[in-house]
Amino acid sequence: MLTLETVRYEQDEFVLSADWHLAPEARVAVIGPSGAGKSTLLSLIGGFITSQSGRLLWDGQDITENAPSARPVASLFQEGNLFPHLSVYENAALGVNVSLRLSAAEKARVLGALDRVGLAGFGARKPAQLSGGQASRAALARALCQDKPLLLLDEPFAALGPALRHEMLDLVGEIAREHRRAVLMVSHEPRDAKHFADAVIVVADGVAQPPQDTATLFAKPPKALRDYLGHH
Ligand SMILES: Nc1ncnc2c1ncn2[C@@H]1O[C@H](COP(=O)(O)OP(=O)(O)OP(=O)(O)O)[C@@H](O)[C@H]1O
Repeated sequence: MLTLETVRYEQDEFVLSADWHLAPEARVAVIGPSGAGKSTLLSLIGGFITSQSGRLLWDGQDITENAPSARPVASLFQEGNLFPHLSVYENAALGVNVSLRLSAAEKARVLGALDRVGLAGFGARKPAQLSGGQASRAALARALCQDKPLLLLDEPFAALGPALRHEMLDLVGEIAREHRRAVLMVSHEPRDAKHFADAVIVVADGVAQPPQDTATLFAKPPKALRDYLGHH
């Protein structure tokens, strides 16, 4: 379980604070106005930036100073970050071992992940030979190969149309359930948040609020959320 304990991050005028924990295996959407700090929150958890004060804990263990690779976290960004010169198989295999020297069991894990995301038989292709949806699936396969209990998604499917995006969110949800992983997903689409998440973190006015039950929150939105929804 992830805990953010009186975390406060500042850069120039920008402030973001957070003080809450995620339930195990939670599926949480992160929503809020542009520039409010949604990506910053994920970067803090992923270890790409460090807060000035507070602590991050995983199952009670302090991970505040851990490098990204030493955190229980796999990240998936909008661009998917596929390497164009590597095959789909190699891109996914990077999630297991960046040296790409894999044991037989690890190779089987990569093929299993490609199969699970619907890319069996696509391993030899280069990213340029994939559709947008297939590229998203390849990036998801890599995140799956990382075998970490918390998956951070920063609008990974924003470039896809609504139908494909829903399909990918459903796939992420199914995979998260099968592998008992928690998911934290930044979304600009309140509909996606409702579709996907059992809890929502509203980021606004310098605060990442504690996760709140999705249905309850949308039934009676607080002001920060009403303001945000007013623009959608
Ligand atoms: N690399 C950076 N260097 C300096 N400031 C940054 C950088 N990235 C973001 N910021 C600033 O940090 C603040 C939070 O940005 P962040 O990207 O976390 O917001 P966001 O809620 O994810 O926004 P959006 O919905 O537009 O993606 C903003 O004021 C932004 O201008």
